[in-house]
Amino acid sequence: MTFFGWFPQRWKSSVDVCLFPEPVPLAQQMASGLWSDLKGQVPKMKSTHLRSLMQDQARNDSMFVQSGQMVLDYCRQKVDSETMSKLFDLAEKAGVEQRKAKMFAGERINQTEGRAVLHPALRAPRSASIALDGQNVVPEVWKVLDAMKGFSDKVRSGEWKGFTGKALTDVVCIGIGGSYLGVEFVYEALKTDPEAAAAAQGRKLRFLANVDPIDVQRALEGLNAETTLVVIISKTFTTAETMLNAKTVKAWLVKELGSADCVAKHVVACSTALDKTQAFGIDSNNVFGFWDWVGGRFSVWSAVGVLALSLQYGFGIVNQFLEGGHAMDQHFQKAPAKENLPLIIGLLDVWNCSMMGHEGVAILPYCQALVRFVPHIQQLDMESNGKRVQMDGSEVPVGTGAINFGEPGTNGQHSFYQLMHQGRVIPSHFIGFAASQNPVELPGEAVSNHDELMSNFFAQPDALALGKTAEELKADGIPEKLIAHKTFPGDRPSLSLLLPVCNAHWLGQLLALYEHRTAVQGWLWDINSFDQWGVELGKVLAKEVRGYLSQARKGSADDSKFLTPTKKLLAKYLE
Ligand SMILES: O=P(O)(O)OC[C@H]1O[C@H](O)[C@H](O)[C@@H](O)[C@@H]1O
Repeated sequence: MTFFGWFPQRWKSSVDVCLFPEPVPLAQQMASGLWSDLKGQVPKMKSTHLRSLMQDQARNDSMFVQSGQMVLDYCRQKVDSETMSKLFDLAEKAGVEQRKAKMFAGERINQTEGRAVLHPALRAPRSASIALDGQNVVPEVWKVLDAMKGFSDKVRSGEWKGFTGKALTDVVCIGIGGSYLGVEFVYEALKTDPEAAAAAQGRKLRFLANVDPIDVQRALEGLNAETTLVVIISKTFTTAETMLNAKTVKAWLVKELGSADCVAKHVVACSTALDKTQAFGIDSNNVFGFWDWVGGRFSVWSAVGVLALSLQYGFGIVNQFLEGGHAMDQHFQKAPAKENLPLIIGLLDVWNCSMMGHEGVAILPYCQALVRFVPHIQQLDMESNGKRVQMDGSEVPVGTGAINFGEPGTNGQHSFYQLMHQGRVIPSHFIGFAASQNPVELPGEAVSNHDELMSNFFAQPDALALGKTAEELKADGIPEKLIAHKTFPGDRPSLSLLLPVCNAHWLGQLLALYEHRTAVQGWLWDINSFDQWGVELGKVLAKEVRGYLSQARKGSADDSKFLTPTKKLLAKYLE
């Protein structure tokens, strides 16, 4: 079956895409009263406590959605059926279906960079057909996947040897942002998965991202150059941090191994800029490519993630991750709106951010393996949706881009949950798994260790939603002077996602779910979620400072282009 085998025939080409009505630009939506209609829901929802909303069992049932073995429960959101129906209307008017179809059809929806957004093609089965400018990109994708399988098999089996003839057991990945965060998230998440852990026996994977030289020391600590493979990961192969770190580690290899010829055996690259990898001295046979239609923050499914993860865990496990991502793509495309998890979560996040005025969203995985999930989602969501103008350049008339933050539970409960319970209202995503990667059951304990963890996963959303009233505290015999301090207002929205187990397949599903949630939000706001011009200005100014420091370290330099406070601080630094 082709990738589009299940896909409605009418969405198959960009011409057919035109069968959908054009999405209505946000400003027009505002004028047409759709958002104000939704805004009209706000006073009602603000004045109705979740305690009341949750008394309606039919409402709660309608907000318990299942996709295969993944469950989304959003009855603890400050919405009723009328609000939800207006949100689904909004999705329709904003053209979410049409924009989604354009993305999957390879249209250049990243308009400011003139690029398609085809990361789903990276996880499509070999037999799929996804066209960009009339060319099926899937065979190209699988050509690189096959090459990475071949290379990682050789390294893992010891057939590929280092400069001194030893097998390469350790890998250092050098990359930053999208060329780092997703890879580290998946690496960490699989480290304790039994199948992946067995496959990684005797191997090490390290990351070097920060240009801070301390990170070099940490990444190389205890490594032997003779057994170390360096993977330089950079889409553009121009990122200042990555280039300097790559040169630093190359110098370490050459020093340790005594010859510049070691590079051919110890350095490989993942990039779209093959001319630049060659200029760096990397043999083009050791470069694994990808394409400009893969955004950095969506690139873990490409060579960016697949190579390093295959070296550590073997290609078979990484393929399960790809298949999980593809399963979520299918769900996102096929499932009706009311059962469509990325759509619902995107709508709820927009409702909370743009209508209810909550500026943050807490992402709370009850799974220590997801320790690097939130940093990855921060880049994915905040770099995508931290935008101030719409596609046509006009200012977005509503608040966009929430501050995504979080920590695994239960650690976060002993840290910032105080603020969530009695301080600010922060809509939250609770993420849990039915089974643990490491089941532990102690004789004499009331529950298994995983059930202990999950008791908190189930309790916290109710504590946030229901709170505890002064009357209840009085009935518990709490002294009068403590009642105010111990009162929990409740009425704090959350949603809960329950998955079977944290393995490669479900990690793929979870990450693709969050990618599509991000896209849905951007489509509702009519912003471009796929560019990132906001990261440029700081880079340009850093270049000026770099030039100044270089001169200043040699003697004197002209600081006249800097602000007076900046000059003062620079002078102090150079003292
Ligand atoms: O992969 P690279 O070209 O080295 O880019 C690494 C990162 O740096 C950029 O500044 C962007 O903010 C990120 O989206 C990107 O992932």
